[in-house]
Amino acid sequence: MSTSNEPTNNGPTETSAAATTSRKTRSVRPVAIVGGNRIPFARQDGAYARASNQDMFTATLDGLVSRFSLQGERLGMVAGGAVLKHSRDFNLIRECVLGSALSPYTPAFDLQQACGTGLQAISAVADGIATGKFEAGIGGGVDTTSDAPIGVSEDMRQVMLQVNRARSLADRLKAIAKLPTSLGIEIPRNGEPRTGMSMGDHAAITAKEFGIKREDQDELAAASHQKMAAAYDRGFFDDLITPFQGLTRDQNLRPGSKVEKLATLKPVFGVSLGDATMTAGNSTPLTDGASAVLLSTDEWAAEKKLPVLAHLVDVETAAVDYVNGPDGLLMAPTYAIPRLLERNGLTLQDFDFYEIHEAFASVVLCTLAAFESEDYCKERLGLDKALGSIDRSKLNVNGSSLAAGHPFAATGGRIVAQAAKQIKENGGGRALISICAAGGQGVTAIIEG
Ligand SMILES: CC(=O)CC(=O)SCCNC(=O)CCNC(=O)[C@H](O)C(C)(C)COP(=O)(O)OP(=O)(O)OC[C@H]1O[C@@H](n2cnc3c(N)ncnc32)[C@H](O)[C@@H]1OP(=O)(O)O
Repeated sequence: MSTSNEPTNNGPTETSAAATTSRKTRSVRPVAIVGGNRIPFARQDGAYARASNQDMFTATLDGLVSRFSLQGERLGMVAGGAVLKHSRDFNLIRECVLGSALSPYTPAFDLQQACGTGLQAISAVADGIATGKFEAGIGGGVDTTSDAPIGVSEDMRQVMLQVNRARSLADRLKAIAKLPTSLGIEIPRNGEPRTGMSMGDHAAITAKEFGIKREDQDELAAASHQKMAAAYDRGFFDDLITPFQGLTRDQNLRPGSKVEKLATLKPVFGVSLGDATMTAGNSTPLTDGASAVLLSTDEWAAEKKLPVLAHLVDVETAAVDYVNGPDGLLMAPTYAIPRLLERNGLTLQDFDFYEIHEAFASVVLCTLAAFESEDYCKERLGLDKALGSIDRSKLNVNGSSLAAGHPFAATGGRIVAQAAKQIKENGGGRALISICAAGGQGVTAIIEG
């Protein structure tokens, strides 16, 4: 199908100020957040038990395309990724673009940074826009824990490769004879490759270090469900979500979530440490879902008569030494945020909204405790005093991952879209985004309207 946006050949068709400006004089341009889209998130083996990453991200892209009338549009870039990906998915995001209503001339690439994937992908697209490489693009992510890739033991894999490469029947039979008796099935584990420990067990150690109480975690979890349910009820998600496979709301959401019920759940992480506090209720569930955010220059949005919810101001990624050093696996955002604040001449208190990814309730509380701790800020972060406390009424105001669920790579897009919409609804303001990730990394950002 040919559309007016489609180039007549493979050459460039975009015209912009940047195209006529030399690389030397090109300056950084503001990056507008036009809007976001996601499918409702589903619990593992729930509504999307039979959906693939490709199904979910393609549907998410198409939701964005139809919301902003981008049918046949050639965008500068689509970036995204999945934490759990089949080898057959190859360049998953490009395949999704090809399956979507966007122009097939839209380039795309995959990246992987655990739970930081979505925000890092948005940052990559924003960099391209800011530096004048292109005018508009999409960043996001997708994950399915239901359709997880399954491997086989290394012995089995080697023999299967030999069988596949055999040039004659005799060679093939020789290779088949070496097949191990057991398949040696390897199912992806929710664990850190270097320590063998689950992320929950890592988080439990940090929670103990900071003395985070069970009651506070349960309170944060209940509030997340209640705030998100209220946001759904007042229509906040109407232009952020496209229904998919019969689901119109997040399957994990429990509008009536109560602290009293959460208090009855038994601990599942950090049990060997004693006084364990982390349960299924104050930890994110295994989840399936996808999200995407449309970014552009202000001029591109204006030309297409599209809204601008907010602007992506800056992104900072940090890593910590959780293997041999003193740091908690999920505490890298505490290192990234002071750098982000300093670069932008801001203090921790200069924000109207704080979006701290609720991987576990304890991670949010540890992050806030670290900011309030003079020792932590001086000794770990090299600051001269504590960053201080925040106004908790500005934290995760429309609910976060404990309520929505956490399809790893899709969380960044959900948070950016939610924060941008909050700013728009507020008539302006500034939000700080913090996403912890496996591998001891963290991706943080400032958005402003
Ligand atoms: C990945 C990165 O890079 C960085 C990060 O984000 S790290 C975070 C990644 N996330 C994780 O590691 C968490 C992964 N989660 C899990 O492994 C599992 O969901 C889990 C071990 C936490 C729980 O698994 P589970 O036991 O199967 O949970 P589930 O059966 O749903 O719940 C257990 C009970 O709690 C109850 N429950 C759960 N949430 C509740 C709530 N909000 N209110 C009331 N009850 C609740 C359930 O109803 C269930 O009760 P019953 O046993 O009576 O049915």
